[in-house]
Amino acid sequence: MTNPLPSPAQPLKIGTRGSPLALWQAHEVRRCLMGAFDLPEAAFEIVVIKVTGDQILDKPLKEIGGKGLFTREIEEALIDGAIDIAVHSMKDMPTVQPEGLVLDCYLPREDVRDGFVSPGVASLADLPQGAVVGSSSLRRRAQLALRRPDLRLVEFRGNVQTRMRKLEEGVAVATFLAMAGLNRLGMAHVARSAIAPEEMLPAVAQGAIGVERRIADQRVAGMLAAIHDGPTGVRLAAERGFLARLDGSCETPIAGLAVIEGERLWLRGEILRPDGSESITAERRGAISDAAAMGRDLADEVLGRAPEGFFSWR
Ligand SMILES: NCc1[nH]cc(CCC(=O)O)c1CC(=O)O
Repeated sequence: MTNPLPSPAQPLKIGTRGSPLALWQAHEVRRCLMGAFDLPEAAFEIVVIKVTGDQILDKPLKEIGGKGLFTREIEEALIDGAIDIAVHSMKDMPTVQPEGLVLDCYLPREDVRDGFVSPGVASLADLPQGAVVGSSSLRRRAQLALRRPDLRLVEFRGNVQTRMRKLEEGVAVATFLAMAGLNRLGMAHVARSAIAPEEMLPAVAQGAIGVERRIADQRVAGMLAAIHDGPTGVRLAAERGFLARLDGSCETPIAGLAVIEGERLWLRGEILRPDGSESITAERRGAISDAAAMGRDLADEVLGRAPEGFFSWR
């Protein structure tokens, strides 16, 4: 007996965090599945799950600590069967999933760049000497400290509205947000400019939405195969191969970006000391079919070039 498609009587449960961006992403996955299988909206139920990372807003994430701060509760719900799929920002996802789960379905990737957000300053290059900028991202902080040691960095967390309010209050003159999230929420206008990857290499998997499932759930596997974007899969295989070999997560100062050039893949990677005193960059081009190995090889290269003690997090 083949499993039936979901229906209003037996909807497919889509698990997500409750932030505006996470909800948008869950609705986008629903739209894709509705389109692929000609199903009504009621064939899907969006289940909001509270996660630890969203409840502690007053501390930098690296102090709360632990991988999967934004995902643990969602993955537990998936394992327990309380939900059938889980929607994530791939940038926030560890490279290894819990036993029994797999994360191999990606929607077409959005803009990968970081946005420069400031009420008064047009671009990163226009920041005056000694300006105060807000960011809690270890990667962005290290990249900024490396290029602009004159800047003063302050911790900055919260959703777009919270950050905009802090900027208006003068807590900082500028902050940084992924263009992907701003575009999805219809808030691209808050970014004064998008920062070229040459200036600030984005986080691994930035701009990509992933859908996680139970390995054993063949019905869901078939459904997700219909909405998976192959090129995004290739790019993330390279970037996440790089991250995996470095034993990194979204809380380590690591950047990586792969782009497809015809039949070839171009991968760039960067690792930094958290204080921005040093950075190691490397790149390579290779066959699309070698994406994951290319990522691992690039990681081995930067690891080989890193002096003793570079990896404070390892
Ligand atoms: N770590 C938080 C996070 N995870 C994904 C995004 C943005 C959307 C994306 O990159 O897909 C953000 C916020 C940000 O960096 O501005």
